Amino acid sequence: MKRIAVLTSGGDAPAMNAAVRSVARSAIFRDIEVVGVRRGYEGLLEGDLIPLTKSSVGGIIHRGGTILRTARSERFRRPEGINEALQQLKRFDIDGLVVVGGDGSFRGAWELVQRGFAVVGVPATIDNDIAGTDMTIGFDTALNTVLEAVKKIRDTASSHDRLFIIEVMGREAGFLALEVAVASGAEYVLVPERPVDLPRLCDKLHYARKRGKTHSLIVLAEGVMAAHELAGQLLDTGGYDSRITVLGHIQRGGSPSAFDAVLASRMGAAALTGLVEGQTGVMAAYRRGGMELVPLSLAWEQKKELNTELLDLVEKLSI
Ligand SMILES: Nc1ncnc2c1ncn2[C@@H]1O[C@H](COP(=O)(O)OP(=O)(O)OP(=O)(O)O)[C@@H](O)[C@H]1O
Ligand SMILES: O=P(O)(O)OC[C@H]1O[C@](O)(CO)[C@@H](O)[C@@H]1O
Ligand SMILES: [Mg+2]
Repeated sequence: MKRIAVLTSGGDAPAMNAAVRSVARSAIFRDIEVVGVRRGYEGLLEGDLIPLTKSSVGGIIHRGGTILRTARSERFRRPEGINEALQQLKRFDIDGLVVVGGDGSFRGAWELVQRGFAVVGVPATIDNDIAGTDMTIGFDTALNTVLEAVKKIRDTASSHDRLFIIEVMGREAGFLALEVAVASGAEYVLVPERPVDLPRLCDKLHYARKRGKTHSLIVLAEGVMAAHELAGQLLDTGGYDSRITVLGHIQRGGSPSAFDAVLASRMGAAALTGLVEGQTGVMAAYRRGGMELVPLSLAWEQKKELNTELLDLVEKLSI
């Protein structure tokens, strides 16, 4: 391989920059040229490519967001778009591509793989919703960001004896919600992987109040319903008045945690090694503390299971 490209796609995630740096420096270490594609598949379609050098990826490991920028590209979803992207890769003499992104980005990557182009993925999303890897880049940082917010909400909730609903991101998955519920000592967590039992939730709130609990936190994964809907249902079903906080995009920003910066550095290097050694259609995965290359297709063929032990723990520890 003489020249490879790297792009970031889908929602940005903390430590995407650390991954880009790792891919670029690992390539340069092997005397392979590297270019960065700006704005994901959209930039690829437009031929928006920039050379990456040892120094141009310097000073970025600690920065949030992605210096390459990112996008969700509608054009790339269509066969004409994918063929146009292949033409661009050819035009710029690219021999292989590293895609840093989430499950959607990997589906897109698979379209290129099926047409004979070499692609290796680096799983990066705050949702942690990719099967095959225990962790995705950005999840740990987002978890800590959310935890900081929840701790602050607890201060005001306890001062005012209030019930709070905190809506966190995660799309159709409850990983972020569940882990933050455990870490913050929240009383309740609602995740898309479990059906909502509103009467039971109201019962629990009732008995908690009877036991003298004056404030409560409900962590709500966005994939269940919107916080204002839950607030309405709690009022209608149990007469409970609540305050809501929707944390929103603050969850995606910020400097990566040490864990994420290390994970991204390892994954970027593993992806580059895989690509150089002729691997394609795989992603760098973190499994039981080690790096492995696993099929990209796991991202959409398998559903990543939520740790039910953690669900039980929230229940047990919030007595
Ligand atoms: N089935 C598909 N075929 C071709 N391209 C796809 C497909 N699914 C997604 N993509 C491309 O990947 C881009 C990113 O996908 P998506 O918006 O789902 O984000 P993601 O990579 O899953 O990241 P995150 O969920 O963390 O935001 C899409 O905008 C689209 O360009
Ligand atoms: O930034 P956008 O396009 O509104 O996307 C928000 C979505 O992206 C994520 O932040 C990452 O996938 C989800 O948790 C959230 O639902
Ligand atoms: Mg996704």
